[in-house]
Amino acid sequence: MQNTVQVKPDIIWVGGNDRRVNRFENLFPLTHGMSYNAYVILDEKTVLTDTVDRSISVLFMENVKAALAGRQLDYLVIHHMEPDHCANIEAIVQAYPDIQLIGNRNTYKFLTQFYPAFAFNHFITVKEGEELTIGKRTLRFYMTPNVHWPEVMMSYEVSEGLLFSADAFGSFATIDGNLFSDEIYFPEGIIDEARRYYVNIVGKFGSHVLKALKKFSDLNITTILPLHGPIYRTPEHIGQILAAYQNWASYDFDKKSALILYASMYGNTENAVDILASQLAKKGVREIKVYDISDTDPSYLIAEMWQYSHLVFAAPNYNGDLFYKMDALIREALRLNLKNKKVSFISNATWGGLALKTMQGYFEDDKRFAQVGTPVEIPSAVCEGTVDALAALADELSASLTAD
Ligand SMILES: Cc1cc2nc3c(=O)[nH]c(=O)nc-3n(C[C@H](O)[C@H](O)[C@H](O)COP(=O)(O)O)c2cc1C
Repeated sequence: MQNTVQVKPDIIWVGGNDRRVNRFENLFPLTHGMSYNAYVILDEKTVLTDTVDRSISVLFMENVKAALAGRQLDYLVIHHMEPDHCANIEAIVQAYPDIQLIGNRNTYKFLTQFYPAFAFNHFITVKEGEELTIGKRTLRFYMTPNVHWPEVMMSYEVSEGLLFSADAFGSFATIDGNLFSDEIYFPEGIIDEARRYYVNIVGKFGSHVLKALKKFSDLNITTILPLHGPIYRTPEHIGQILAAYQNWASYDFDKKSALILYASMYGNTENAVDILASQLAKKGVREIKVYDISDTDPSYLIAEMWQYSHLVFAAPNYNGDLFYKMDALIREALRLNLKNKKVSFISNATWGGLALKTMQGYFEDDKRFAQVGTPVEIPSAVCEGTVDALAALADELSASLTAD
């Protein structure tokens, strides 16, 4: 049975939720499912903006039909060709054969690559700034490549200032009845999942996000309609989510404190980081966070890294080199373009190896990172000398936290 939500008198949410999916992109754990948003606009012409993931195809087709209430569908605007949004394009074209598809050159290329057997006869290619008038409403198209795929574009509805923002401003988690950010606890209720979504999926492309934000700075945006998560329609929440994006895309921190990320097989490295955390707390450092990286999915850890000004990496030697989960975590964070951080290191060696050198190697000769303090090397277990070395590191960290 259909389940639609009125966004405006003439705009209807035709999306849905998947609570059975455990991981988004088969990669990122979902603790509260995922929503897929799509919208029908009823004007002199009718428009569908994007489709949804195949997991909710049946509901989606019912929703579109219900929203149209017997009318035909004139246009499908394809903002993003990722399968979680384009999986039902064929079904839509089959159900509404006179429909015209709207996208850019890359949209068309990807469309024919994903669906090689299907003939898309009515495809309109649009460019930056072109408009489509559908009655009293007009959609203006903005090309926003690499936010986060090359074909991504957004539509700005001119008369009321509605931004159909593709994956930008999206979030993990389902829509539980409340479709609008002002109907949930915002930002507390969603911001952590919005950040984890941004950092892991869009985070690499900060410069492209900043370009898109610059384009929108002159627009009067009254509503943001993303492809996942809540719709933003109050000036306060729009301001907050735009500011959050500006911050995340600029690789700025919002917590001036230490995030301590450790790996430990037998508890000795863990013992050292707990001592360091206590020493830092004694020196007045607040909001310190310590994570066992073997126990927490990297998507959460990398989203945390985005937030903190100072990162401490602590890991043992393992078969002559860095404990591989730490190695993988650092590499993935750097691939996502993590930068502008102060970094410190702790390693653990029983007979020796490259763990410390490898960790440091990822950050040295890179102006986007600065090392704080002398690295601490634990000789298997924490000894008096280690406690002193940790105290010296705590001194340098707290000095750096107060100085910068
Ligand atoms: C499979 C395995 C490989 C290890 N390889 C090294 C190594 O290459 N060099 C070294 O100094 N210690 C090595 N160790 C010993 C660890 O350094 C030591 O067990 C660990 O660092 C103690 O810290 P933890 O209690 O935090 O795990 C290895 C330990 C294991 C279990």
